[in-house]
Amino acid sequence: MTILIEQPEFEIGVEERHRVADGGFVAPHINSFGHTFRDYHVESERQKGVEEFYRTNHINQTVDFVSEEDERGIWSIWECCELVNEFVDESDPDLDEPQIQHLLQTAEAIRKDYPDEDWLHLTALIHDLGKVLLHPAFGELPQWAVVGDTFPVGCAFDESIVHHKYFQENPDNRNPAYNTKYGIFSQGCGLDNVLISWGHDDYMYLVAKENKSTLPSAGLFIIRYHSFYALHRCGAYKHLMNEEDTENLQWLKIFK
Ligand SMILES: O[C@H]1[C@H](O)[C@@H](O)[C@H](O)[C@@H](O)[C@H]1O
Ligand SMILES: [Fe+2]
Ligand SMILES: [Fe+2]
Repeated sequence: MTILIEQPEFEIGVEERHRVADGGFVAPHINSFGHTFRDYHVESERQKGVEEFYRTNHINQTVDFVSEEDERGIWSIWECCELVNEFVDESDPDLDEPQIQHLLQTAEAIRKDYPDEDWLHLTALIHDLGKVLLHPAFGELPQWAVVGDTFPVGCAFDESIVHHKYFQENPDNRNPAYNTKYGIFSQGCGLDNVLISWGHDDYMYLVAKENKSTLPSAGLFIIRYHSFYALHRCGAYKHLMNEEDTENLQWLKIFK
């Protein structure tokens, strides 16, 4: 979810104008670089970096890599907000600002739209905190292993995934056990049983789960799959979902 603060120079509709006057946030139609959101093909210096990001991301996210263990420590939520603030997300074509603004704005925007769903406000605040993996205190993982859109590994890479062509160099793409529609999974097996490319989503989900978070299943689902655009934006991989996934997907669509 990408939400920026009020930007008066943008043209806004009546409803949005009302919300701004009300002291709320408004989501502009163009990003900080003057382009429409999530446009991965516009020519710009920023795009070159984003494309290079996805080249390394798509080559290195393999079943072996995703199955590696990680280490843990104890940090407060706010300390983590401050840690992620040090980084610029190389995969994001829309934002080149530190993360803390993004977290607070996302939480505030969703609070305005869903004032009674307090779990959703918290979910929004922490949804990207897994980006702490970029920090030396959390292993200093490279950007390709932390950010960017996520996708299943262990079955065919769907064409709707951004910069899909770079999967040609991913060794799993040539592995007959991994390159079919179902690969190592089965019809309706549930996303919980699907290996997803490693990154900030799955990490933050694991931290919440292992610490016995009381967030509802939909909150955990949002954290875990918010970067899975092929699913929630393009409808790919639905054949792997079970009933609970279908219910939770409705909340994820609201969030995005
Ligand atoms: O570039 C962005 C960024 O890394 C976000 O945090 C992630 O959730 C999005 O899926 C991705 O497109
Ligand atoms: Fe985000
Ligand atoms: Fe994210």
